[in-house]
Amino acid sequence: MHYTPMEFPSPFSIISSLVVILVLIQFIMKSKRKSQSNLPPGPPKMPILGNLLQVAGKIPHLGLRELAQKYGPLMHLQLGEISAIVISNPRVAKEVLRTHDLCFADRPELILGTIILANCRDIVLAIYGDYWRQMRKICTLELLSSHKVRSFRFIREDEAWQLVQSIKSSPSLPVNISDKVSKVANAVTCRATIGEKCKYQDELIELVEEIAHWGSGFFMADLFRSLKFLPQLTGMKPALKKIRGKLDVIFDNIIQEHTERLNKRKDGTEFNNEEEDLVDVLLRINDSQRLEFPISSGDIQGLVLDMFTAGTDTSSAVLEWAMSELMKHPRVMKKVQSEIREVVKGKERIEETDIQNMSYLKLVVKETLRLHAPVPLLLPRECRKECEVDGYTIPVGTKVIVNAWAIGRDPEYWVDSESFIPERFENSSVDYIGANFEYIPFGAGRRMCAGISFGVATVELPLAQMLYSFDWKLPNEMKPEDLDMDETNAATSKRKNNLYLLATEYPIEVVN
Ligand code: HEM
Repeated sequence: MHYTPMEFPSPFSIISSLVVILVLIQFIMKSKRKSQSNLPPGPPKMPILGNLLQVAGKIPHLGLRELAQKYGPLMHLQLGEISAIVISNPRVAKEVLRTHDLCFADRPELILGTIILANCRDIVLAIYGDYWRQMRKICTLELLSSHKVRSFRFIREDEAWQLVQSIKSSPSLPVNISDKVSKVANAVTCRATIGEKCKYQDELIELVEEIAHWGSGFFMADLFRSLKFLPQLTGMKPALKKIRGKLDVIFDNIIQEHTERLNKRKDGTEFNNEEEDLVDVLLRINDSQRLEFPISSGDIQGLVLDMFTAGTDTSSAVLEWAMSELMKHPRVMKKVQSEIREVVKGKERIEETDIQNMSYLKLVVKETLRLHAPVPLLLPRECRKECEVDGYTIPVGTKVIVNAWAIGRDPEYWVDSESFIPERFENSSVDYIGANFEYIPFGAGRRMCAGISFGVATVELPLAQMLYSFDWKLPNEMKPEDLDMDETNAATSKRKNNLYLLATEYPIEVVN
């Protein structure tokens, strides 16, 4: 779950807010007359609302693909006061995310960021500049480096094993896979970020869910920023302030506990570096006084929230879709299970190092990410320097939406683009690291995902362990083709209906 996914408002909320907005028609009209001369094409715009009604109530990435089929891969939309461009093919995505990456390296400011993150003092929503650069560097070198991600291996192995135990605990009953995988992703993130004895996990996850709700960027208060009274009037500001108050109390405790640990370590006690969680790392770096901008407790709060919002729903969405696709494709299920069972033969528990020998499993994950990009519209960028894209002039302040979901299914770039075929990645150099613009589930350029290794590791091991330890069937004699693949109209692209499956334990002959 990321802060700034797109979730368009319902027609009801648009109409109720319209009453307030109409009072200020003149004011808004005046504020929206900029250089619109060479903007990309787009659907006709209504006064005040622009294109809001054309996208309202639809699943955003689906609705935007439909519009793009009519208006082109670079399209202009007016969403209330927000002027936005939508990119829907790999060629234009490359122009925006590589050629002009620096022009589009900002994020649009959200009311959520100003209240919850004390003016976007995090990474995900931070404006492009020295502070973001410092925090991103800390992420790359310390928090989410391959070495650090590997050091959390024991957490993933433990949580994957607990998942198996919890599935075994209710034999013959359908297992709510959606729920199970969400718990695994939450627990892995919580333990890696705040530590082993994370007593705040449930409360924190609840608050993060509330934050994700307010972070869509498509509330009236975010769409009509010139109406300064809207955040208060719509209840957004009081709600966010309440969340902030609760977070402050939790984080005061977390930071106090971690500071005590740091002090013990400085006193020369037994503390072991490999057991450092991310808050420990941040305090240690800050303590070393090497930073241009010292990290405040508010900054730690912002970073930890980023890890939760960015790392939990995304990973669990991939797990949920991978299991769904495998249930719909018994041939692929059989092939991937055979590979895993061959590699792990004689052991009960999969170790993370085994995953390196599971090349087909990796293709399954890649294909799932192609068809079900968990953040289908990436995170919005904002133009910080006027520039030309595909012959059109994009003014400063324009919001940029990249439809990574539509790009991953573009029939001009993908053969049989809507089908689940992991083999398409066999002997192919196409990867998700931001170099192939037909495949960008983690984005690309300066603002691309900072947690790819963490995210992929959180998916691969639990998936392999579930496929190894159990054989799976759809409940109620359901046929593979009858399993629905409906999506929620929510932050991350998840299943609308929870995935329920029947598990049969796979007999493992353990070799000592
Ligand atoms: C399968 C899992 C994940 C997916 C699909 C995913 C996807 C994304 C996407 C699409 C973006 C926006 C990229 C852009 O604007 O070009 C992003 C940003 C980000 N992600 Fe992830 N993510 C995942 C897991 C994680 C995890 C586990 C973490 C950390 C623990 C993380 C941390 C971040 C951060 C910090 C950013 C903001 C980067 C910036 O603005 O500089 N992500 N992610």
